[in-house]
Amino acid sequence: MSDYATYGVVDLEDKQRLFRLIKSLAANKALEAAAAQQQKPHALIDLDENDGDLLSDVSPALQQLSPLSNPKAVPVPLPQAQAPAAVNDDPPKIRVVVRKRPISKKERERGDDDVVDVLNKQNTVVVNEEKVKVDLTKYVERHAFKFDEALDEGVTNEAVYQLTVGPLVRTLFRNGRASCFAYGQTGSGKTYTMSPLPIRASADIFTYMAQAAHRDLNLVVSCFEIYGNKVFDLLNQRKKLNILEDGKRQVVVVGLKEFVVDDVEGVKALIEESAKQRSTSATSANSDSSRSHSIMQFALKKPPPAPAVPLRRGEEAPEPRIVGKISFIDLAGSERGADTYDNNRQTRLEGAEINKSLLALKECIRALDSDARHVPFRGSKLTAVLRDSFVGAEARTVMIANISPCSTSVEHTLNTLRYADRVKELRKDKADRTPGGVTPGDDAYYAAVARAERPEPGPAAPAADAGRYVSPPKQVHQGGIGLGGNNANIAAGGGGGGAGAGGGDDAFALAERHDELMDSILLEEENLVAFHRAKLEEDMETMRQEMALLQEVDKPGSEIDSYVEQMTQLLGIKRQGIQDLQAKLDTFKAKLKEEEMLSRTVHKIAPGPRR
Ligand SMILES: Nc1ncnc2c1ncn2[C@@H]1O[C@H](COP(=O)(O)OP(=O)(O)OP(=O)(O)O)[C@@H](O)[C@H]1O
Repeated sequence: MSDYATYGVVDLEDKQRLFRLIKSLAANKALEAAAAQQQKPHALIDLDENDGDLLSDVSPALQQLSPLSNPKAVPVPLPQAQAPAAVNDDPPKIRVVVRKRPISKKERERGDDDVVDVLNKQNTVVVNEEKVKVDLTKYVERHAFKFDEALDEGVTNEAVYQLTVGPLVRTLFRNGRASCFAYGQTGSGKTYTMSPLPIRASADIFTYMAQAAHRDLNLVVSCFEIYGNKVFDLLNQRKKLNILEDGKRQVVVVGLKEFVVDDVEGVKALIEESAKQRSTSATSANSDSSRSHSIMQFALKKPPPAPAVPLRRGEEAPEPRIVGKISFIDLAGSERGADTYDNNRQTRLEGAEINKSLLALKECIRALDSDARHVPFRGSKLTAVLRDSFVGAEARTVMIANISPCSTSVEHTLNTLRYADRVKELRKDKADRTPGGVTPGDDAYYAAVARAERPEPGPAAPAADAGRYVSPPKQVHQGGIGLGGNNANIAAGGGGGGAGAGGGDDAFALAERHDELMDSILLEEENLVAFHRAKLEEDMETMRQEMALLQEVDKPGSEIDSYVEQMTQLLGIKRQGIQDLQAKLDTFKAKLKEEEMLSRTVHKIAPGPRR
């Protein structure tokens, strides 16, 4: 007896998509045979009662496509965007959303395949990684990841807003702090996703601000970029800015230009200006936007009440109070963090900084998620400037992981999904994942996490995957992919193999040393420049004293002994200054040299960057 379940597929892309899903779930020859029919204009897939288990595996995937009574008549639509989420009064602390971009015509023409399936209803992303066995037969390894939302290429920017930032806007009016990050490799759609969000959010913000309770608030907009470990104002001709901690241990970006904006058009104009500043730069060295993090901030500020009595001279007017704040962060291309062994030193340093900031960001979000008392925001400049977004009961974070559908990007896509997965994994099984028996939130915990994330020295791994987090080998043909399962089981990956060919403890130690050096160089670079600046100010003071001395010595009856003595002192100060600066410069140069040598040595044998 046959009890048929029939699905109609007319559009070729839909059909290929369906077959890939079915193929990836099938343990049954009949379905494999049906899949082979995909050359036909439409396909009927017959499932009978003997396919009981299979059907239960396949049906969630099939539910993505509407069953048709007459399959030949109507094309089956692609899965649509989910309905916008209702405004949630208390959005979750962390929300991790994945968005797949469409494959472009150009990518199709060059033979690239779409290897990513989004199962909207299960909020699951399935990456079909093509692999080749030792005997050269091809097979597909599948990786499934479940997130708070998985958005396919059909999802609009408006739907993305409703599922991410939209629910956070209301919280800004009750002292909320929010941040929304776009993470992903270059070209995965971060800017496409991120740039409409502030505009759309501002429309909602202005609607709230029109209400009587909020009429006294101002929307204040600023925008800056973190490039390497320097901060530049994107709304003030890319002026370099300094970061300082004020008396209340608040991190402030000194001199950042802020604009009070009255309407959405004003916000749009500032976004356009910042995008222009980001793409045109003073030096060609920093023209690549994918190597920098751009941060747009909205602060809702309440002006202070008018003083009852006029301010006295020298008395400072009270500052406006920040009621709510949201940051939109378009992160540097995640693959740039892997540039730590590039030929060019500048690229290596920038890569190290990007890697460091993305790691620190992940740790901060995890700390926020686990209500840790200690948030390691000092781990990088990026997290330092976003400190006030991470701290406090009202802090909310949305991470949008952008992925490309292309087969040629599969490794980066998997890295992005693993990163996003780890951002939120503590929520699933805090107890199980606590490394080394220490409690989330203390320093030992973070040290343990950092160690746990580092691949252990181990047997040689294939060169291409050396040190990367690769999925553990798994059964791919039997029993489906366990869509409801824990991502960690499927894809989070354990230590991916440690040092590659010729690796082992030595290679691992070298890579550790290289990491340390990179950290120290990034820090020392800032110290060196600050020291130089301070010395220059000292020199100018010495010069002023010298000039005064010269004027004095030219006067009739001046005492030459006093001139000689003071001049000797001044020369001593100058000499000491030069020696100190030279010593710092030599130490720094030695580190650069050591790093240069290490990067060449480690290049082939050591693990890649930590993720
Ligand atoms: N969801 C989408 N729908 C349609 N086109 C998209 C989508 N996402 C991205 N694109 C297109 O893909 C291309 C790359 O996107 P985008 O520039 O946003 O990537 P990116 O991750 O910001 O890259 P980079 O880090 O280099 O700045 C652009 O042409 C963009 O228009």
